[in-house]
Amino acid sequence: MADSALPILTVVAVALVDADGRVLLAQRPAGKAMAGLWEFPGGKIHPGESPEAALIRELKEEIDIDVTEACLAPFTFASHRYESFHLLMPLYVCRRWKGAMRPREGQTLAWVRPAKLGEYAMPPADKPLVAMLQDLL
Ligand SMILES: Nc1nc2c([nH]c(=O)n2[C@@H]2O[C@H](COP(=O)(O)OP(=O)(O)OP(=O)(O)O)[C@@H](O)[C@H]2O)c(=O)[nH]1
Ligand SMILES: [Mg+2]
Repeated sequence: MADSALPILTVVAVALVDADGRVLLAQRPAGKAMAGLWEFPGGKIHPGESPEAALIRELKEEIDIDVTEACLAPFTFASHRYESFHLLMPLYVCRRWKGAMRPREGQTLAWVRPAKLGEYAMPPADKPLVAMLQDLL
């Protein structure tokens, strides 16, 4: 079967970077696909939503922070074939947000130095993103 037979799933994600240059990773909770793996916060775009609006909504839903579109800098993207879909995942970088961050979906959060990102098990789609972030930061 040709790769093109797979549906494309667009997921928006963000590397939140704190004042010390550390990156936020969230560990997917038990019960979700790829539970236990560390990922960038984000999620699927709903019909009619812009990528930025989807990310702003997901950040509120998942970690209770408020982000504005102006603070979302497009950085790179992942394109990865999973078994049942092809993931297309724009990755933004964001250094400014408002509100007290807290996990709202049972995730564990970790602030990770770029050099240590490799120590966290991440979905296969994320591997190239880590190298690019390490170059940036
Ligand atoms: N958020 C996020 N999703 C990722 C990353 N890498 C990666 O392969 N994915 C995949 O993207 C897909 C959708 O992400 P998601 O589960 O966060 O979607 P969501 O927040 O809308 O969750 P929901 O479906 O439970 O409502 C999953 O199959 C997930 O494994 C990543 O770094 N961050
Ligand atoms: Mg999500």
